[in-house]
Amino acid sequence: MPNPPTPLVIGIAGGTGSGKTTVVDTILKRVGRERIACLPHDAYYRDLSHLPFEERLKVNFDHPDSLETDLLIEHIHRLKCWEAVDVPVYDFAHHTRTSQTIHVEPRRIILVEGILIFYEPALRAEFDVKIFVDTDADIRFIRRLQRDIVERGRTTESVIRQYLETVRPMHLEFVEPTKRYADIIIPEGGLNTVALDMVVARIEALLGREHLSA
Ligand SMILES: Nc1ncnc2c1ncn2[C@@H]1O[C@H](COP(=O)(O)OP(=O)(O)O)[C@@H](O)[C@H]1O
Ligand SMILES: Nc1ccn([C@@H]2O[C@H](COP(=O)(O)O)[C@@H](O)[C@H]2O)c(=O)n1
Repeated sequence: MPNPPTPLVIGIAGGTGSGKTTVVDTILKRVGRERIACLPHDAYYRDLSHLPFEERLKVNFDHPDSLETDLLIEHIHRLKCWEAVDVPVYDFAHHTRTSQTIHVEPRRIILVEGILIFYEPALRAEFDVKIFVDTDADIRFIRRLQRDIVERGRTTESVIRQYLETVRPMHLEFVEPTKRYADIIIPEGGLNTVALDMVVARIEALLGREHLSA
Protein backbone atom coordinates (compact mmCIF):
# COMPACT_ATOMS: atom_id res chain seq x y z
CA MET A 1 0.00 0.00 0.00
CA PRO A 2 1.49 3.43 -0.93
CA ASN A 3 1.51 6.09 1.83
CA PRO A 4 -1.49 8.46 1.64
CA PRO A 5 -0.52 11.87 0.20
CA THR A 6 0.16 14.69 2.66
CA PRO A 7 -2.93 16.94 2.72
CA LEU A 8 -2.75 20.30 0.97
CA VAL A 9 -3.16 23.16 3.44
CA ILE A 10 -4.86 26.34 2.16
CA GLY A 11 -4.93 29.50 4.32
CA ILE A 12 -7.62 32.15 3.80
CA ALA A 13 -6.85 35.44 5.58
CA GLY A 14 -8.31 38.95 5.38
CA GLY A 15 -9.78 41.60 7.65
CA THR A 16 -12.91 41.14 9.71
CA GLY A 17 -15.98 41.07 7.44
CA SER A 18 -13.86 40.75 4.29
CA GLY A 19 -15.69 37.60 3.17
CA LYS A 20 -13.37 34.80 4.36
CA THR A 21 -16.19 32.57 5.60
CA THR A 22 -18.09 33.16 2.36
CA VAL A 23 -15.01 32.08 0.36
CA VAL A 24 -14.69 28.94 2.53
CA ASP A 25 -18.41 28.15 2.11
CA THR A 26 -18.16 28.54 -1.67
CA ILE A 27 -15.14 26.21 -1.84
CA LEU A 28 -16.92 23.65 0.39
CA LYS A 29 -20.02 23.75 -1.80
CA ARG A 30 -18.16 23.50 -5.09
CA VAL A 31 -15.40 21.02 -4.18
CA GLY A 32 -17.52 18.96 -1.76
CA ARG A 33 -17.62 19.02 2.05
CA GLU A 34 -16.52 15.40 2.22
CA ARG A 35 -13.16 16.27 0.66
CA ILE A 36 -12.21 19.17 2.97
CA ALA A 37 -11.32 19.59 6.67
CA CYS A 38 -12.02 23.12 7.97
CA LEU A 39 -10.24 24.86 10.85
CA PRO A 40 -11.41 28.43 11.64
CA HIS A 41 -8.80 30.29 13.73
CA ASP A 42 -11.80 31.96 15.48
CA ALA A 43 -12.55 28.63 17.19
CA TYR A 44 -9.22 28.91 19.01
CA TYR A 45 -9.93 32.16 20.90
CA ARG A 46 -8.81 31.72 24.51
CA ASP A 47 -11.48 30.93 27.09
CA LEU A 48 -12.24 33.93 29.36
CA SER A 49 -14.71 32.27 31.72
CA HIS A 50 -12.36 32.97 34.68
CA LEU A 51 -12.97 36.74 34.22
CA PRO A 52 -16.13 38.67 35.21
CA PHE A 53 -18.17 39.56 32.07
CA GLU A 54 -17.28 43.29 32.34
CA GLU A 55 -13.57 42.41 32.28
CA ARG A 56 -13.98 40.21 29.20
CA LEU A 57 -15.30 43.23 27.28
CA LYS A 58 -11.95 45.00 27.78
CA VAL A 59 -9.93 42.23 26.08
CA ASN A 60 -8.29 43.03 22.75
CA PHE A 61 -9.59 40.24 20.49
CA ASP A 62 -7.65 41.49 17.49
CA HIS A 63 -4.21 40.99 19.05
CA PRO A 64 -2.44 37.70 18.14
CA ASP A 65 -2.10 36.81 21.86
CA SER A 66 -5.89 36.44 22.23
CA LEU A 67 -5.81 33.19 20.20
CA GLU A 68 -4.39 29.78 21.10
CA THR A 69 -2.44 29.47 17.86
CA ASP A 70 -0.22 26.65 19.19
CA LEU A 71 -3.30 24.42 19.46
CA LEU A 72 -4.33 25.28 15.90
CA ILE A 73 -0.83 24.37 14.66
CA GLU A 74 -0.99 21.08 16.60
CA HIS A 75 -4.34 20.29 14.96
CA ILE A 76 -2.95 21.02 11.48
CA HIS A 77 -0.01 18.68 12.20
CA ARG A 78 -2.38 15.92 13.30
CA LEU A 79 -4.64 16.30 10.25
CA LYS A 80 -1.52 16.20 8.06
CA CYS A 81 -0.72 12.83 9.71
CA TRP A 82 -4.28 11.69 8.87
CA GLU A 83 -5.47 11.84 12.50
CA ALA A 84 -8.87 13.33 13.45
CA VAL A 85 -9.04 16.36 15.80
CA ASP A 86 -11.65 17.88 18.14
CA VAL A 87 -11.95 21.61 17.39
CA PRO A 88 -13.18 23.92 20.20
CA VAL A 89 -16.51 25.72 19.82
CA TYR A 90 -16.30 29.41 20.79
CA ASP A 91 -19.19 31.48 22.16
CA PHE A 92 -18.86 35.07 20.86
CA ALA A 93 -21.74 36.35 23.00
CA HIS A 94 -20.02 35.31 26.26
CA HIS A 95 -16.36 35.31 25.12
CA THR A 96 -15.89 31.73 26.33
CA ARG A 97 -15.08 28.30 24.98
CA THR A 98 -18.10 26.03 25.26
CA SER A 99 -17.97 22.46 26.57
CA GLN A 100 -18.65 21.20 23.03
CA THR A 101 -16.13 20.40 20.32
CA ILE A 102 -16.48 19.61 16.62
CA HIS A 103 -14.91 16.36 15.49
CA VAL A 104 -12.97 17.00 12.26
CA GLU A 105 -11.81 14.02 10.21
CA PRO A 106 -8.61 14.26 8.13
CA ARG A 107 -9.15 15.08 4.46
CA ARG A 108 -6.97 15.65 1.42
CA ILE A 109 -7.61 19.42 1.62
CA ILE A 110 -7.29 21.39 4.89
CA LEU A 111 -8.82 24.91 4.84
CA VAL A 112 -7.70 27.31 7.59
CA GLU A 113 -9.40 30.70 7.89
CA GLY A 114 -8.85 33.78 10.08
CA ILE A 115 -7.80 37.42 10.30
CA LEU A 116 -4.36 36.65 11.81
CA ILE A 117 -3.35 33.33 10.24
CA PHE A 118 -0.45 34.82 8.24
CA TYR A 119 0.96 36.78 11.18
CA GLU A 120 2.91 34.14 13.14
CA PRO A 121 5.74 32.59 11.09
CA ALA A 122 5.19 29.10 12.58
CA LEU A 123 1.56 29.06 11.40
CA ARG A 124 2.31 30.78 8.10
CA ALA A 125 4.84 28.04 7.30
CA GLU A 126 2.07 25.41 7.37
CA PHE A 127 0.31 26.75 4.26
CA ASP A 128 0.86 25.42 0.75
CA VAL A 129 -1.41 28.12 -0.69
CA LYS A 130 -2.05 31.52 0.91
CA ILE A 131 -5.14 33.53 -0.10
CA PHE A 132 -5.94 37.05 1.15
CA VAL A 133 -9.50 38.34 0.81
CA ASP A 134 -9.21 42.10 0.26
CA THR A 135 -12.25 44.27 0.92
CA ASP A 136 -12.44 48.00 1.71
CA ALA A 137 -12.64 48.93 5.40
CA ASP A 138 -15.97 50.77 5.13
CA ILE A 139 -17.67 47.74 3.56
CA ARG A 140 -16.10 45.43 6.14
CA PHE A 141 -17.29 47.64 8.99
CA ILE A 142 -20.90 47.72 7.71
CA ARG A 143 -20.93 43.92 7.31
CA ARG A 144 -19.47 43.45 10.79
CA LEU A 145 -21.97 45.83 12.37
CA GLN A 146 -24.88 43.86 10.88
CA ARG A 147 -23.39 40.45 11.69
CA ASP A 148 -22.30 41.23 15.27
CA ILE A 149 -25.75 42.54 16.20
CA VAL A 150 -27.60 39.60 14.61
CA GLU A 151 -25.20 36.73 15.36
CA ARG A 152 -22.90 37.77 18.21
CA GLY A 153 -25.24 39.50 20.67
CA ARG A 154 -23.70 42.99 20.34
CA THR A 155 -25.14 46.52 20.36
CA THR A 156 -24.42 49.21 17.74
CA GLU A 157 -22.50 51.23 20.36
CA SER A 158 -20.34 48.28 21.41
CA VAL A 159 -19.46 47.39 17.79
CA ILE A 160 -18.46 51.00 17.04
CA ARG A 161 -16.43 51.33 20.26
CA GLN A 162 -14.61 48.01 19.71
CA TYR A 163 -13.92 48.87 16.06
CA LEU A 164 -12.32 52.21 16.91
CA GLU A 165 -10.43 51.05 20.02
CA THR A 166 -8.98 47.72 18.87
CA VAL A 167 -10.29 46.26 15.58
CA ARG A 168 -9.08 49.08 13.31
CA PRO A 169 -5.64 49.71 14.93
CA MET A 170 -4.88 45.98 15.17
CA HIS A 171 -5.96 45.46 11.57
CA LEU A 172 -3.47 48.11 10.45
CA GLU A 173 -0.70 46.68 12.66
CA PHE A 174 -1.18 42.90 12.33
CA VAL A 175 -3.55 41.99 9.48
CA GLU A 176 -3.04 44.37 6.54
CA PRO A 177 0.80 43.91 6.47
CA THR A 178 0.37 40.13 6.03
CA LYS A 179 -1.22 40.67 2.62
CA ARG A 180 2.31 40.64 1.20
CA TYR A 181 2.63 36.94 2.06
CA ALA A 182 -0.39 35.98 -0.07
CA ASP A 183 -0.04 33.93 -3.26
CA ILE A 184 -3.51 35.06 -4.37
CA ILE A 185 -5.42 38.25 -3.45
CA ILE A 186 -9.18 38.08 -3.95
CA PRO A 187 -10.76 41.54 -4.19
CA GLU A 188 -14.31 41.87 -2.84
CA GLY A 189 -14.41 38.43 -1.27
CA GLY A 190 -16.78 35.55 -1.54
CA LEU A 191 -18.81 36.62 -4.56
CA ASN A 192 -15.79 37.12 -6.83
CA THR A 193 -16.64 34.22 -9.13
CA VAL A 194 -13.67 34.70 -11.48
CA ALA A 195 -11.15 34.36 -8.63
CA LEU A 196 -13.08 31.53 -6.99
CA ASP A 197 -13.31 29.62 -10.31
CA MET A 198 -9.50 29.69 -10.45
CA VAL A 199 -9.06 28.51 -6.84
CA VAL A 200 -11.64 25.72 -7.25
CA ALA A 201 -10.09 24.64 -10.58
CA ARG A 202 -6.67 24.38 -8.90
CA ILE A 203 -8.07 22.21 -6.10
CA GLU A 204 -10.02 20.05 -8.56
CA ALA A 205 -6.91 19.60 -10.74
CA LEU A 206 -4.97 18.38 -7.73
CA LEU A 207 -7.68 15.99 -6.59
CA GLY A 208 -8.32 14.83 -10.16
CA ARG A 209 -4.66 14.00 -10.72
CA GLU A 210 -4.70 11.82 -7.62
CA HIS A 211 -7.86 10.10 -8.78
CA LEU A 212 -6.27 9.32 -12.16
CA SER A 213 -3.06 7.99 -10.62
CA ALA A 214 -4.85 5.91 -7.95
N1 LIG B 1 -19.24 39.87 -1.76
C1 LIG B 1 -20.16 40.09 -0.81
N2 LIG B 1 -21.20 40.93 -1.04
C2 LIG B 1 -22.11 41.17 -0.10
N3 LIG B 1 -22.11 40.62 1.14
C3 LIG B 1 -21.12 39.78 1.43
C4 LIG B 1 -20.10 39.46 0.48
N4 LIG B 1 -19.21 38.60 1.06
C5 LIG B 1 -19.68 38.41 2.32
N5 LIG B 1 -20.81 39.10 2.53
C6 LIG B 1 -21.59 39.16 3.79
O1 LIG B 1 -20.81 39.91 4.72
C7 LIG B 1 -20.82 39.30 6.03
C8 LIG B 1 -19.41 38.95 6.45
O2 LIG B 1 -18.90 38.00 5.55
P1 LIG B 1 -18.02 36.78 6.06
O3 LIG B 1 -17.77 35.87 4.90
O4 LIG B 1 -18.65 36.17 7.28
O5 LIG B 1 -16.68 37.56 6.45
P2 LIG B 1 -15.47 37.17 7.39
O6 LIG B 1 -15.51 35.66 7.57
O7 LIG B 1 -14.26 37.62 6.62
O8 LIG B 1 -15.66 37.93 8.66
C9 LIG B 1 -21.75 38.09 5.90
O9 LIG B 1 -23.03 38.48 6.35
C10 LIG B 1 -21.77 37.79 4.40
O10 LIG B 1 -22.98 37.21 4.01
N1 LIG C 1 -14.89 37.26 21.96
C1 LIG C 1 -14.61 37.77 20.75
C2 LIG C 1 -13.70 37.16 19.89
C3 LIG C 1 -13.46 37.74 18.65
N2 LIG C 1 -14.12 38.88 18.29
C4 LIG C 1 -13.88 39.49 16.98
O1 LIG C 1 -13.92 38.56 15.93
C5 LIG C 1 -13.23 39.09 14.82
C6 LIG C 1 -12.70 38.00 13.91
O2 LIG C 1 -13.75 37.28 13.32
P1 LIG C 1 -14.24 37.56 11.81
O3 LIG C 1 -15.23 36.45 11.55
O4 LIG C 1 -14.85 38.91 11.77
O5 LIG C 1 -13.03 37.45 10.94
C7 LIG C 1 -12.10 39.94 15.38
O6 LIG C 1 -12.00 41.15 14.67
C8 LIG C 1 -12.51 40.15 16.86
O7 LIG C 1 -12.64 41.51 17.17
C9 LIG C 1 -15.01 39.46 19.16
O8 LIG C 1 -15.61 40.51 18.82
N3 LIG C 1 -15.25 38.89 20.36
